[in-house]
Amino acid sequence: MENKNFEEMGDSHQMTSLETPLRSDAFKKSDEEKIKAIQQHFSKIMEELGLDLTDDSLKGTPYRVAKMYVKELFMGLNPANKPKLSVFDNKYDYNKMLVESDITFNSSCEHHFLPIVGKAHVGYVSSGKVIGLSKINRVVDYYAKRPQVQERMSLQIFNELKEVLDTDNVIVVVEAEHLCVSSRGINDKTSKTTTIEYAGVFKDANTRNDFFKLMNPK
Ligand SMILES: Nc1nc2c(ncn2[C@@H]2O[C@H](COP(=O)(O)OP(=O)(O)OP(=O)(O)O)[C@@H](O)[C@H]2O)c(=O)[nH]1
Ligand SMILES: [Zn+2]
Repeated sequence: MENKNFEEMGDSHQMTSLETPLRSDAFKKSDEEKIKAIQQHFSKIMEELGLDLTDDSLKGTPYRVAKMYVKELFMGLNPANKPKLSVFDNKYDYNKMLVESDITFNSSCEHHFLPIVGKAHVGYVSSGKVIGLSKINRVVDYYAKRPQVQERMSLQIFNELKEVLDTDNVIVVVEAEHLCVSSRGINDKTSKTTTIEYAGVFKDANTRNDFFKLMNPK
């Protein structure tokens, strides 16, 4: 993928701390070439672990893992997979808050390559544009499908929505369980991680509280 396309798709190629660190040759190989190479590397990992790759059940695993990485878990690394985000004019002049809550996502921790599972909650107040609801979920899914840290994922979603909606009036809350915390290491099954970013009208504490009530109406 050339830088031009990368830029057009809104995920600027300039290296800032907000971007997923990518090599400059990240898109030189096709998906199929990547799957083939990862398959070979993963076979080696399995062999080093002492596994017998002639076993019926294991022999397809290197290919399965490689395909899963490229086409599923890490598909959001490739800007070609960025969802088309339809926005419309706010003809009906709905000028209060819209809240899309409990957006489930599956991501992967970039430190351990273990799952991060959680929910994102998004609110915005239109400055003239509205977005198709499912596109909010698709933005979350796209940025989740990368090796991630939760802070960066939250900010990437926030920035994308601000840009596409052409407004500062956006708030993003992400709540997640990190399997690297719950299923290994410290093995804490109950802690969760919450991140929040907001701008525009959500700088006002009352507006934020309205969002929290709508996000969690119990
Ligand atoms: N800030 C942040 N940290 C994360 C996230 N996901 C995982 N981590 C942490 O990244 C850290 C990596 O620490 P290291 O000491 O290098 O790794 P480790 O030896 O496996 O650490 P333990 O998990 O404590 O066993 C751990 O504390 C993880 O909990 C995330 O989304 N955000
Ligand atoms: Zn981790």
